[in-house]
Amino acid sequence: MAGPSTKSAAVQIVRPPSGPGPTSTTTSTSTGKTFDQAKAGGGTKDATAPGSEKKRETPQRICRNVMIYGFCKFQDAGCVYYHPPPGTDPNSIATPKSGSPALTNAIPLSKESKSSFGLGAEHLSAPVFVPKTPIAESASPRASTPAVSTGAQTPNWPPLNNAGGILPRQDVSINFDESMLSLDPTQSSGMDGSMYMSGQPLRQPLDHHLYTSPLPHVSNATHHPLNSFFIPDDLRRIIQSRQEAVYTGTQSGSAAGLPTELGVYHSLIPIGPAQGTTPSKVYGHPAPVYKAVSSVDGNVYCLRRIEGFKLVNEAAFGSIDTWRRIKHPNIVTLREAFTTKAFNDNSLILVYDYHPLSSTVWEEHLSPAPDQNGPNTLASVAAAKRRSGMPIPERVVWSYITQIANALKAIHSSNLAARNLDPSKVLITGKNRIRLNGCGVLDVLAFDAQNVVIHQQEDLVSLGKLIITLCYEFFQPGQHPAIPLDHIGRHYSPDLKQLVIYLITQSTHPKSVDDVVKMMGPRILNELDAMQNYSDVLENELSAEVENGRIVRLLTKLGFINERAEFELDPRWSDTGDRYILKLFRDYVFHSIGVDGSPILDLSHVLTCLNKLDAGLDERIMLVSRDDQSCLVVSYREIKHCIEATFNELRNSGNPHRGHR
Ligand SMILES: Nc1ncnc2c1ncn2[C@@H]1O[C@H](COP(=O)(O)OP(=O)(O)OP(=O)(O)O)[C@@H](O)[C@H]1O
Repeated sequence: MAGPSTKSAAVQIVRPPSGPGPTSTTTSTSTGKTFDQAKAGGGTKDATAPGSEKKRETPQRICRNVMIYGFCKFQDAGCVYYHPPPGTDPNSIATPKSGSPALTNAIPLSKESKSSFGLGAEHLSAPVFVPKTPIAESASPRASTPAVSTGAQTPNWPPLNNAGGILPRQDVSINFDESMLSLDPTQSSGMDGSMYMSGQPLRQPLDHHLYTSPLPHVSNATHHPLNSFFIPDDLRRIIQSRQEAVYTGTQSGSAAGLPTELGVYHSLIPIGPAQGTTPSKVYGHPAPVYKAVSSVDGNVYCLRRIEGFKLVNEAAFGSIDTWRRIKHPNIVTLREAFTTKAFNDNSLILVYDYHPLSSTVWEEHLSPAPDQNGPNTLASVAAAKRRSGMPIPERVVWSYITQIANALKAIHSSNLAARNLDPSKVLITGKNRIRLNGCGVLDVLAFDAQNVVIHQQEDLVSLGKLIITLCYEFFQPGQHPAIPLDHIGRHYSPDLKQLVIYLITQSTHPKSVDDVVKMMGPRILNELDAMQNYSDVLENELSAEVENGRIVRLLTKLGFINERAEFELDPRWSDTGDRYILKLFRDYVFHSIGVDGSPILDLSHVLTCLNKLDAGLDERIMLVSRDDQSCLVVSYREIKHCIEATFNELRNSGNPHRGHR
């Protein structure tokens, strides 16, 4: 319910002795008693702890105090002094320096203070301190950049090689990491592994959400480009350009001359070079390719149209079901096939998965010249490569062979044959990542269910010819293989030559793809290595991004709460109670300013704070009101609790029966 009291957060707020500004609250979670109420805007008379008002007025020369780590920090006429809290032997405590870890871990909380997340109400009578000093001294998030930042004062953090490990919880001592408050680009911003380190042993049970990958080891966004926080440029560019390519052109419907709708597909756009009515080298019919959007699932598919095909035997579609069931990483998946007259002729349509910005082995390695009319794909780059006269490296050839053999194994095992193993029907969908394309077309076009075994043998011969084509670019269909084999023997390994000879030579015994796999031997392991390495790289990138969703959820909740104009008829709802803490926290994270008054736009600071908040660390931070009149020392755990409680309040508004989560 809306109300002015900070009912849940265990905070120590030291209020100014008099005058306007936010009033202060000290709430003990152990007792649940509220001595004072935090109210933003000032001017509201607050109920204070009995007797505390009088005591607070005593040290007139010192304005305010902030109690952290069990130290009182005094400022008088611009000088800052430290002294231990009452009852502590001053000699037993070394004078802490700004930013020193000794300060951080110097004095564990007493039992009493631990139970209440900090200091008790009796500390309200402590002298008052004005946090006018720079951040490193005052630890104020809204103070200016620390004036002192020397190597000697840099905390001696544990080695970074442990970064990304488990976040130790810090519930034994107050662990206020001053370096985290530093907004000076020259200082550590805590984006290194230090934010996870407290020199304490690991605790059980483990919190799985704390197993985040190492945060970017950058100190400040002004020194490092923002994109260094995110996935590498190359990878991002590839993914983004693919995503863009998927729907490019489909917004304006089908291209001119193409049907508006074709069954459940619409927005047909031709892909690949303009083909006109030129028959396909492989199919003997014109076989243009379109991308189209399915109105069933909204996805984009690749439609291959075989022009001028009239189905005479329905059994020709028999193998389509088997092809549809084959889901293989090296085969372009066939979704469905049908005939249509929508193009004003008899056409056969086969629907495949669409792989944006893909190319073919022909375009990549064998195309004689760049296709000026084609779209801006890998083909133009490929043609340039080819013109440079570079032979295809052997490892690439083996990679292709391995993947094709893998695809053939799956196809032959399903009692099918590829039948179109041609460089133009081997799709390159990524770096050295290939997929057999156009599968099933010839099963319908040249229906011949009786001779699958023969077609499988032909597949192996086609593979041999494909390898020759890749290794010897002047190979012509029908040419005697002696010269190409000689070329391969001179430029590639004997293993490769042996394999080609096996594939293209006629044999009395039927050949099998299993024999091909055996002949490849350890080369397959190279491919396995490459795939796993790549998978590691991607997984690494994914692990760095995986927590983004948590941060967005957190920001969304804060957005729902911060600056809400009114809730349950209370126009000051978002400025009072727990919401006031969240408001100050928002200021702490986003609205810090530098010495010159310019806004500090330190992404590492924001990410650090939000990650700590999400993890609910016991680490404490000091929140300062906008008029610098009051301070709250509050832990991330308490702030997190405030967010959850307040968000639940919003969710359950007007629905008393709705359960809290
Ligand atoms: N499933 C698919 N996803 C994305 N692009 C594809 C897909 N299938 C084919 N393409 C693209 O369509 C273009 C044309 O492919 P196609 O198989 O027709 O090659 P082609 O060289 O024109 O062969 P053909 O001589 O048989 O017509 C190629 O650039 C290819 O990258």
